[in-house]
Amino acid sequence: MADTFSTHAGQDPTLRDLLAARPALSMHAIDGLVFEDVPLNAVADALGTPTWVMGARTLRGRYARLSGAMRDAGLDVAIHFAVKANDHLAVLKVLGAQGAGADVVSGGELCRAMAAGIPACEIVFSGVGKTRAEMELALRHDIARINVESAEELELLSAVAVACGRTARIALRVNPDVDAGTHAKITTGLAGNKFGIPYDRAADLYAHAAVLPGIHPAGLAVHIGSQIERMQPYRQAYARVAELVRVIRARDLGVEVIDCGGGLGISYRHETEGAPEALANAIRLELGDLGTRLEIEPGRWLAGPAGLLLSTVILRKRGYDGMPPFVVLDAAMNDLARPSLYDAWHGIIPLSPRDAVAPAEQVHVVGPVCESGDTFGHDRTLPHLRDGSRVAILDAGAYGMVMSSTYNARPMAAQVMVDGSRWDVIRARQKIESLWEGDIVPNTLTHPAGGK
Ligand SMILES: Cc1ncc(COP(=O)(O)O)c(C=O)c1O
Ligand SMILES: N[C@@H](CCCC[NH3+])C(=O)O
Repeated sequence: MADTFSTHAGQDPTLRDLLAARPALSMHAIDGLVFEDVPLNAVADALGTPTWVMGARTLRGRYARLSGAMRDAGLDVAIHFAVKANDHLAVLKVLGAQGAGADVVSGGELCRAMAAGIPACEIVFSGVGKTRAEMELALRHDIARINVESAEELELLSAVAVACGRTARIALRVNPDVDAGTHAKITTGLAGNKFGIPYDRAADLYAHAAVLPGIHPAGLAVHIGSQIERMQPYRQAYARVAELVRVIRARDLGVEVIDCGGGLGISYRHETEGAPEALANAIRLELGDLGTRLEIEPGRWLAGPAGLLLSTVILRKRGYDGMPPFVVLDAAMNDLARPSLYDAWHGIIPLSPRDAVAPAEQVHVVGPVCESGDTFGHDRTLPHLRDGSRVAILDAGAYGMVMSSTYNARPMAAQVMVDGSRWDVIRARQKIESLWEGDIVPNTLTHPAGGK
């Protein structure tokens, strides 16, 4: 694993390196940092910070590169965007218009995908713990498929399908026991992980599925983890799936579809971005001659580099003598949780051209939340930032806003979508009063016994 998740190892890429690797971003002498064709200071002037920004043109470009790579490899691969990475309707609309279907992991995501206009026949439902209600929802809407992750879930789904008078098209998600070489918290294909069906039991379970009422076994699915940088784990996992297809077919059972999962990594720091061409090649080599429909479910690769988080320095705080100062931002772990959850490294770039050329210094970049883990970077080498300086925290389009919370009673940040030179607010900043809108104070507390 490279150093995505380490805030300590190696030298930070320079501002110039960060910009060179991100064609959608550029630094202009007057406008400062520009995303697509929108000066980010204009967004921050209008809405304040913290504010999320998604780039529609960038999303389209990434989708086109991914689908082009599959086509160029001679593959007809359906792309189902992993909605968990970014579930905003505008993001789903942009990708849906390019032809993306959806991979969902809850009834909520299923409804979001449909609300964004993604047809049910392009939606696949994955996840280790679907409730009866979620199964019913999926069956009633006749979605493309449910990926089943255990024998227990298969029995439950059969009962629910029979009760609804429907047939569930399913794939069995196998756990191939392959190390994806990623962070322990986001690896999903190892024997000890909760995901998927143990490989050795999958063929028998497939045969069982074929005789269960209300179930049509349509194929197999595999997803070994997220932020995967090397192709070798994919090759290993796909080779195991191909072997399973042969075993199942030898039992005279049909396998119509293989869901190859997501997981392709991006470059946050020094990593080499996962190349769609290499993934296409891995799929072609291992699964290309089985005559099945092929699908992938990327999230991070499509959305990650298409988003960023704008923030302002509240103040600089001097630390102990001889230690770096703290740069306290108005964004925090409740907005972007990845650094505190996984020690993830995100590039930080000043918005102002003047700040961008200030002398470099070592700082700790932190948020105002009451946790020492509320840190965007330890010992970061950044141009000197002043009180009131604005920054963009990069590559935050996947697993960013979707993972935010209102911890410390911090309202959810505003969201904007840029598209070339135009920009629109796609979610207003949450109003403070709405933080307690759902709270119900029992009457007895409002009118204590004996009171009025
Ligand atoms: C079943 C499944 N599919 C797709 C994804 C998307 O992963 P990524 O965003 O790494 O492409 C995930 C998340 O790891 C997942 O659990
Ligand atoms: N939330 C993780 C990715 C989880 C992938 C979902 N299975 C991250 O930010 O890196």
